[in-house]
Amino acid sequence: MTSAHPHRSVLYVPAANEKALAKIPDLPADAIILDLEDAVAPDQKAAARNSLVRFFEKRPNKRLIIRINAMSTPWGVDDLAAARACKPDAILLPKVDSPRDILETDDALDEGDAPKRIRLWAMIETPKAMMNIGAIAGLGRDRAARLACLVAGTNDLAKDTGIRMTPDRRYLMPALSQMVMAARAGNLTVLDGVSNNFRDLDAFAVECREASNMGFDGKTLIHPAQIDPANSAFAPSDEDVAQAQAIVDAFAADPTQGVIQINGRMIERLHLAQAEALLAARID
Ligand SMILES: CC(C)(COP(=O)(O)OP(=O)(O)OC[C@H]1O[C@@H](n2cnc3c(N)ncnc32)[C@H](O)[C@@H]1OP(=O)(O)O)[C@@H](O)C(=O)NCCC(=O)NCCSC(=O)C[C@H](O)C(=O)O
Ligand SMILES: [Mg+2]
Repeated sequence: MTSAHPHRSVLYVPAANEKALAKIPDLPADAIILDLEDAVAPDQKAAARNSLVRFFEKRPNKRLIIRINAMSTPWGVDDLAAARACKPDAILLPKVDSPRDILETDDALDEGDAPKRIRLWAMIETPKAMMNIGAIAGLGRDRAARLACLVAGTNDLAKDTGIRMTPDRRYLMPALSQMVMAARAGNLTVLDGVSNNFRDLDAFAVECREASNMGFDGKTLIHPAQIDPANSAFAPSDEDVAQAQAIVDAFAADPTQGVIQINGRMIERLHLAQAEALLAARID
């Protein structure tokens, strides 16, 4: 993981839903995405934007991300202006096709007085984004750019490609793995897409563990009931922690070694670095 903050559970909350907005301060999600895009009907866009601005006037102590509508839509420009004024932790851009989409928004933010601390997150959910994924993620290596996170948009990706969303997600896997690879190359956080079937929490827990095994930092969520299973699945298990501690202890006992064995397994110093990172990222 590249960010200092955990991103195990990142919940979408429709900005038009006042009742859902009111729940945010009490939700144990690592971050919240306030959505102006797909969760808001076209004739509700302006009202949702206004309610978002009111929400930020009494900002809760949470990591908050605003998903705006694409700049090519009738709402994009007004959304970006409102989001900039709200000063969220990040602005999430939907339907990103290429690095240009991100750089243009970065420039537009710079035109105002928005400090660089407002980061940009990018939805990866179009076939063009998949073709340009290396170049998009490469922006994460540019310290002057704001890009911090890639977010899988599996519903749009399925819609635009014809990939069938089966319960085991087997046909989506190649695209999801590409996102993880690109994010790591670009030093970015990367989040798995949502599970639409929010009532089946057993299936959800399996999907979270799979995403964790694939290398994702966390999962985007649509319902509060998904928060606890995601927090558990993306936290290291007791066994992971014990193994990591054993590696750290073994090298501490003999710091001159380059390679050792623990219980019949070869352990190199690269595993020490991995173990130290795991222990440092633990949330008690
Ligand atoms: C899916 C939902 C419409 C279901 O809502 P509802 O029918 O109200 O469910 P419940 O009765 O079980 O809700 C129980 C209470 O919890 C509150 N609630 C529900 N969802 C949220 C939420 N996301 N945040 C906060 N609070 C929430 C309800 O208000 C109930 O409260 P109460 O009545 O007081 O008990 C709904 O869950 C929902 O709208 N979810 C978010 C949908 C969304 O944001 N979609 C857009 C993002 S997904 C996407 O676009 C991904 C990507 O772009 C892609 O392409 O894949
Ligand atoms: Mg989408």
